[in-house]
Amino acid sequence: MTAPSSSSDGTYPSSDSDTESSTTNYGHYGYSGEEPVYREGSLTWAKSTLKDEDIITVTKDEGNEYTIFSLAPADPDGKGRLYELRTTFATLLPQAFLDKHLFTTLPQHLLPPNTLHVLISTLSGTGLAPDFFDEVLHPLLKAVGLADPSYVVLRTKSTESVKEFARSRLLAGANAGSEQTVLMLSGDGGMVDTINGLLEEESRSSNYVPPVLSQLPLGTGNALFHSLHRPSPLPSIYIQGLRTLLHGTPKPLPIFKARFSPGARLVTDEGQTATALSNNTLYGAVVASYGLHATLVADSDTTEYRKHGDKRFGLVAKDLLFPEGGESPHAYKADVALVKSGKDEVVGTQEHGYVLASLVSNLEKTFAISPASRPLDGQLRVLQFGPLGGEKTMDVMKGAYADGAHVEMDEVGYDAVEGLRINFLEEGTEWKWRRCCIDGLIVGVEEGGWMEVQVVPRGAEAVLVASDV
Ligand SMILES: Nc1ncnc2c1ncn2[C@@H]1O[C@H](COP(=O)(O)OP(=O)(O)OP(=O)(O)O)[C@@H](O)[C@H]1O
Repeated sequence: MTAPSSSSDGTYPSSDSDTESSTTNYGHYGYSGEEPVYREGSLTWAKSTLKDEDIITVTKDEGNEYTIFSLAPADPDGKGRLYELRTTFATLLPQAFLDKHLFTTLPQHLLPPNTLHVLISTLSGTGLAPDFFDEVLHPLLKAVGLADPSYVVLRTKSTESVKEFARSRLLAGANAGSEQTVLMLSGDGGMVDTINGLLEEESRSSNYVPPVLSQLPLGTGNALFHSLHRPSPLPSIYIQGLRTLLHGTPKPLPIFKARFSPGARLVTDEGQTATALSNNTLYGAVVASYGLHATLVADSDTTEYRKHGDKRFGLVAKDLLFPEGGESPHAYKADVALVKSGKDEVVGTQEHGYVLASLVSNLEKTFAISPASRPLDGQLRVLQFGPLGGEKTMDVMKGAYADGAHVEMDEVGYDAVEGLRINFLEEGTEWKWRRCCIDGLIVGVEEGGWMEVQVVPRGAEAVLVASDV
């Protein structure tokens, strides 16, 4: 009998490629007596081991040959390669291993009559999405029966690409009652652009069928993905995303509506471009914020800072919390009200450090800003605190990194709400201290302007999201 096959000495060969990813083919196992053993979550044969946590799936071809698709174990230092597809061939595998990993059938939303799109956000995160498609997703789709003609690939060319796709092709299909699924190789930005493209014209027909989005987390923060998969026992977000793609179930994605005063503008292009918002409205699925968080996201969204991945937030935070000359961080001036049981509950100060309404638990994998939030619970929660000074603000942030311990701190307000209203009191024509963040998008508000956030009622969601819960 033959078992899995790998390189001749049975160990993982190292690649001499200097790119961050590559595909490694392990060839064939050819010797008898090499039957693999599956014990305590590891498949072991000869000198090689494959851990459950590194396996995407196992396919079986017509000749009864198995192919194990895995990613190379995550680099513990977080340096070097982030992913590397490995294929291992076998003719005999332990039943317990097959019970756990054998691919049987595609979920309904990846089968006809669904129209299938693959959206590659070329500049998301540190720019890995195109390579991830070529080296990991493309071969995997083929192996599970989705050959090239089964789907249409869209590669973004500008900041407008995702929105244009959503407001034209995707919306037309949804309004015509077509079932559509989009594999999103993007971060939160791709998701929020899709939602806004679908909703901005408010032209949903009575036949509207919400498209299904299945996210492969290739952005910087990937807040939505981490929150949907919290807690995930898998070390690799790529394995997690691929398994959800193959086995997940579509569920309505809760969203909020943020309305702004008429002078508000979407600020893009490192602050160089200001565009009016359609109906003065943006939709989001993650956060609406004002204060430190919004300023941090805005100031770190430059080509230069993006090279640092999620470290970019920390780099800018230092400058904002400990300004040159030893000054205190900015105190953001606004009237803030939380909407509870239909009534406004005014926050008793007009100076703020941080005001953030969230539909999700995590803004990054380990940054649990709203620890009470559960995947897809649809509950908006507001976290807010005053201008605490650099050191104290750092303590609060550290609490968020310590599983959300910050919500127990006396200085921090944390409430389940129906909505949030902010009337900006900052003076001056520049909107530097009147910027808001909606899922990573930045909105500058005019002097005397306002923002109002409320949850979109259940049943009116724009999209479904593939989920493993
Ligand atoms: N080819 C392109 N040219 C210009 N802008 C692009 C291009 N492709 C993508 N973008 C923009 O880059 C941004 C990437 O957003 P995305 O959310 O996918 O990644 P991210 O911001 O790194 O991650 P996250 O939002 O999870 O922190 C989006 O605003 C998108 O419109």
